[in-house]
Amino acid sequence: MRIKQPGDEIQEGVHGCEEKTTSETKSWSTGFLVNMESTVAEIDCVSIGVSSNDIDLSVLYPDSSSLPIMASLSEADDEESELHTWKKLGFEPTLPICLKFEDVTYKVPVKGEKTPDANKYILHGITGLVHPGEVLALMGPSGGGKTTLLNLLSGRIKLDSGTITYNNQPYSKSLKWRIGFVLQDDVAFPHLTVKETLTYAALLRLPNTLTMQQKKERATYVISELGLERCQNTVIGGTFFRGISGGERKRVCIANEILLNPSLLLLDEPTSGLDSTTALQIVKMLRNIARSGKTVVTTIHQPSSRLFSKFDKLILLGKGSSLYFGKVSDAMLYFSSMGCSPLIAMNPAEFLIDLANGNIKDKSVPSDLEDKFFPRNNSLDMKHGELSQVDVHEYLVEAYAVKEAKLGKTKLIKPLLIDAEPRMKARSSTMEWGATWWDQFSILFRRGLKERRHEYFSCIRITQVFLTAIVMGLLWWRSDASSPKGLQDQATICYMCL
Ligand SMILES: Nc1ncnc2c1ncn2[C@@H]1O[C@H](COP(=O)(O)OP(=O)(O)OP(=O)(O)O)[C@@H](O)[C@H]1O
Repeated sequence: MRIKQPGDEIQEGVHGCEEKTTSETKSWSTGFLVNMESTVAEIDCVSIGVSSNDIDLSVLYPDSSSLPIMASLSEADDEESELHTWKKLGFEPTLPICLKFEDVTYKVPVKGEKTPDANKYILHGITGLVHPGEVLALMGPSGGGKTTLLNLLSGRIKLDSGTITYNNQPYSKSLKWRIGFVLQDDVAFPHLTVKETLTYAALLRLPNTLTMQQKKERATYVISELGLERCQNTVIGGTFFRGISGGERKRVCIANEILLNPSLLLLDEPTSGLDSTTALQIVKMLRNIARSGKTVVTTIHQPSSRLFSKFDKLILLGKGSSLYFGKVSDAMLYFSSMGCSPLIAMNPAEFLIDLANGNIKDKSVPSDLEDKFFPRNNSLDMKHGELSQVDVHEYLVEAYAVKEAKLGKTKLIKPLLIDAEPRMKARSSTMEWGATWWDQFSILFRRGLKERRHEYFSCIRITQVFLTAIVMGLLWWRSDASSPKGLQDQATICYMCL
């Protein structure tokens, strides 16, 4: 681990990235609370052999007001019983992951075009940084590249240029189980109850170092932490029959990942299709998860203003380009400083998405944008009418690039100074993940039976089987096995039965 380098200058994002934690943190307790100090100390001991007292935590979080995790941790430290639960359930301490990405570019070949240069750029030089304890929102219009960026951050797809680092290390296999990914449309078995879903997931995915009982306890624990107790015995539900609500379903998907106690949680539109109150609950829950020492990155579509303010950092994407990265609370300031402000009362998120779409209706336009595209003698209305979305987009991309360049971009951003590689390697080599072959077989068999019990044991199905058996029995009644033809006949019935 690098501790403090003389002259190390730590800067947070383009616009600074810290925010003080609220008391809300308290609700997210026990198992997920990470003892950051001890974690750091452990890392330290592994790599350089000094005691935790030697570590200057201000190096990790230069601004002491930005120690959300620490604040909640000191509270947690007092609660011995909670720590006991944490140990009992086998929650290993989370390794804090500082995610940094710089100039991330991703392109795909255009179908039908033979020339090697015929590529469609999906992301152009996206830069960002998110620390443990923070929630980063990726916002922008549909097709802006949010899911693609999330996929790149999770290591699911390879980037074309740029860098993505996790505690200053590139992606490696040992990181795989530290990253939880909640898909937009996660698949769940419709006939299983919430409890069954999470228990089977725990039995299958948790390491064999935990006992069966510990795995079950962890599933129960996650159910209670995510407020799913009320619906734990309700089936998930599917297209043709009702089960749990949409918000509960999203929470089950999140719980599925949380079971593994990931350090980095990535979520693709966890609030889509939910009403604003339920969406707010989900985001508050994500915030609490983050405050427990995890790094959370989520895409978001049309957040309400209350929900929008719950995020710590924001990346605004428009057509694959970054239009803003920094603190959520600074986003409006940034745009108003360049002359872009709403002319009517507007939800800030709506305003930002409009801008990312190049829509300047009911917004003031920067004077240099007007000057750039229109001669001075044109009327303002005329200008607004003629200013194309492409012009606005190009202007905003350029303005952001200039701003970034002025601030020295993220060359000046120094993520958490943790050389976590030795610890990551040590952990991944000592941990045996997943169940044994036989366990997997028996768990999947039981899960399959439970999921399909309605099909297998339905009246129609049972009647159908009985009728078929009777018909076949009558057809082959007293068939003669003494002749080759009779034997052939009997072979046919064996085949039919199979
Ligand atoms: N493999 C691919 N091949 C071709 N085009 C792709 C590929 N992956 C993504 N795209 C395109 O890249 C753009 C960004 O896609 P992405 O799914 O990242 O957008 P998004 O911001 O998540 O959109 P939404 O909010 O609607 O989910 C889209 O225009 C999409 O069609």
